[in-house]
Amino acid sequence: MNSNFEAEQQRLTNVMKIISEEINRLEDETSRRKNEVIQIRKHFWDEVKVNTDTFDDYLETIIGLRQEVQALSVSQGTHRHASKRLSTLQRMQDVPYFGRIDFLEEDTSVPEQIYIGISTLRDASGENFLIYDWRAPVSSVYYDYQPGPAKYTTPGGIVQGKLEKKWQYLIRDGLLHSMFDTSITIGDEILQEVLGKESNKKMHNIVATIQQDQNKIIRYDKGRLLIVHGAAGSGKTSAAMQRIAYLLYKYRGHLLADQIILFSPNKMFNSYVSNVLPELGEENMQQVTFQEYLQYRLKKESQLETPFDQLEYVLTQKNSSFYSLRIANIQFKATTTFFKALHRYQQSLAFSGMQFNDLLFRGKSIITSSQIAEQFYNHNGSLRFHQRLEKVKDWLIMELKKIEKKERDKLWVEEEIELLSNDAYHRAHRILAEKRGFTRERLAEYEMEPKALARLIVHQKLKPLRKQVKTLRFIHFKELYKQFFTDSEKVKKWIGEEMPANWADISQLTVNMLEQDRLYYEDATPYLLLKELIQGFQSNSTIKHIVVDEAQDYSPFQFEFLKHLFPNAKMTVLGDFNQAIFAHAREMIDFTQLTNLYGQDETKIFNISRSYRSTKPIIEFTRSLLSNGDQIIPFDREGEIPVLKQVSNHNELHRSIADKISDLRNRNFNSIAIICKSAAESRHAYEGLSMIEDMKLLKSNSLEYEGGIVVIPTYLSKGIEFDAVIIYDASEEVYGDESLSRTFYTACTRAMHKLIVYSVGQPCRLLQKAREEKLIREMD
Ligand SMILES: Nc1ncnc2c1ncn2[C@@H]1O[C@H](COP(=O)(O)OP(=O)(O)OP(=O)(O)O)[C@@H](O)[C@H]1O
Repeated sequence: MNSNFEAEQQRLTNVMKIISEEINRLEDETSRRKNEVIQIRKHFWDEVKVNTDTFDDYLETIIGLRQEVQALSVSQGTHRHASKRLSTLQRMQDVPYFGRIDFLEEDTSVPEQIYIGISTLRDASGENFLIYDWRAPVSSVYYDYQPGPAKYTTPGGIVQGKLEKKWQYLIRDGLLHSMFDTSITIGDEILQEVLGKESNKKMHNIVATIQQDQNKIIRYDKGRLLIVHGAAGSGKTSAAMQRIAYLLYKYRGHLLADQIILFSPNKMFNSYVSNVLPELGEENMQQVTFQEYLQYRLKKESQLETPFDQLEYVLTQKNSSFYSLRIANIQFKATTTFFKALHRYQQSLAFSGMQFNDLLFRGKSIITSSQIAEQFYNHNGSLRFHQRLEKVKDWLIMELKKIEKKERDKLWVEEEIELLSNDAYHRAHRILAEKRGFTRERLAEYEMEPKALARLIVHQKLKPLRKQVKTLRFIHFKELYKQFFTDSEKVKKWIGEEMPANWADISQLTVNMLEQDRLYYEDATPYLLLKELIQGFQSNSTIKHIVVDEAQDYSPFQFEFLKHLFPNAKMTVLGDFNQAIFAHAREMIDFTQLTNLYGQDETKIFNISRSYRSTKPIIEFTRSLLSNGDQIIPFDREGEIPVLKQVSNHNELHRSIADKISDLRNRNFNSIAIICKSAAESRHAYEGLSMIEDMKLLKSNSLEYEGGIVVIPTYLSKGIEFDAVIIYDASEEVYGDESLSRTFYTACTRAMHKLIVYSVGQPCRLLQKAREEKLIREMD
């Protein structure tokens, strides 16, 4: 063992000791603070004397209350802070730091040794840093430079200097296993080790091995929009998660975790990435799928198709008679042309075309839609659109009051009173008594007047109508959306030159769906947009950052919508058009169009091409599936060449897969996915493979991937990874269509260590190049 290593082990031992001492201190402090909080809560009211006899007593009571609340909040805050630091230190007990740089600052003569870990640690004096947080300005030198001239940016300016040495440490359970002087060693041993491991049920942080191009993404902090286009497995999601941790560190006190939203591709992905931030001592951001958001906003509206149902249709109904029309529908409704057209349409409604619902009471129309329209157009001409709506709302409330008065003397009220149940009668009695000022003890003394009861009954009956008016549900949104598609003349003006050739058919398709009270997924965001434009956009200005992962799955329309929805947020967008499996993105190859969202000056695009997830042979195979695959650079990790097995029928397929699975199990592959083109194929595969024990079928509502063997459709496997992947059937019959190449690529790129491709009959043409170039080994 060389002296360097011993000295490092000694330093590590010292640091571990300091961490342990700090942990002990914090354990005491947290338990003390916890007791303090409990005590304050318990004795809260003992300390405050409530007296409101005179103004001075009242004031004293308020001051007393405020002091107690303050004491409670200070103790709670200190407890929270101490517990957070405690859990970070407990994590640091395992790996206190992972790297070191020796940095010689310009105009100094002694290089400073900077050790880098997940969080800062100082010595007992509090003046010397034993460990720097990986997000500190100086730590960027570790990720950005090889020995030689280097610099880093601080809030005070740029610090120039020289990176003299760079070390990587492999520390486990507080013990130094190895250390590498990265200016001498070739390659990246620690990254090799990390990537060579088995997959995890949950994603882990990558701070010890962040690569230079990823570091740029993590720390980039200018403009409104950051776009990252990167190959499958290039670390886009990882970079996004560390970026969130970085922003929370840099803007501590100004940016909170719940002011950040991550839009995820599916629910399972939420749980997959949920560990990264806590591992780094940060709280998780909010997470949602776009579908969940739409569902939440449109829950009371029509039956909403899910993105997975839409995809399932696209993948399995190719022979349906109106397939190409549906694709045209999906593609048009994804465009910013349609987005702008809906804006123009909404503006035109200020002059004509607003649609309202009749207000119905006891089965009869009491205010008709045309009366409402008359109010909207005839009496408020000089007001702006939303002010007019407010006026109409006020007018309707007044009308309802008049109607309420008239209704009180009608026969139905008398009948209603006679038919009141005992319970309802007592409830009414209590409400009226309390209104008249009778205390709870004296309720019985109140003698109910029949007129008051009649008033109460009518008032309550009209409650739903008042609510309908207040929430603007007297506007007929569905009819308004429909009208866009039925006004064949005006629509030419709204859409302009980019009118789709088959507009009449697209319109008919939309109207048919609306008449069945259903909304296609491609209509959901446009419908919501129109609704928002009419009733006033319910934007969320508290959100400061949104991160959109698998961004190729979002339409330009949806991005425009997100921009409006979060007017104060910056956006980080990550995606890969080679994995664009939704029909709206079939012809797209990059995110150039997104630049228009905030303009060139506010937008930065990074491309990353090195891929880390899979072994080199797997990446060499998967990139051969793409026309632009040469741009993808594999990380140099050895492994077995992918295998192609052709079988003649499904019985043979199932037997062969079952044998393969038992072989993989014996070889300790923990996570194995049998990936199918669609949910329909997944169900079929799951039934056919029922002889395999402990195998699960994952569906669009599955919340978590728990490891083990799963059957899964490609679109649900997005963003996640498996030790071994089996492609269920890569035959020409299943993947023959050119448009499925991205689906097939996405499926194959989920494999980390092993990829086996089955084909029932002739393998698809997508495999041709790989077969010719022997990037896949054919099994007999
Ligand atoms: N710098 C790194 N150090 C260690 N592991 C890394 C690094 N970068 C990426 N990885 C690993 O590579 C795998 C793929 O990363 P990630 O899922 O972030 O890629 P992605 O670009 O989002 O992939 P996809 O587009 O296919 O979903 C993960 O296991 C991740 O931990």
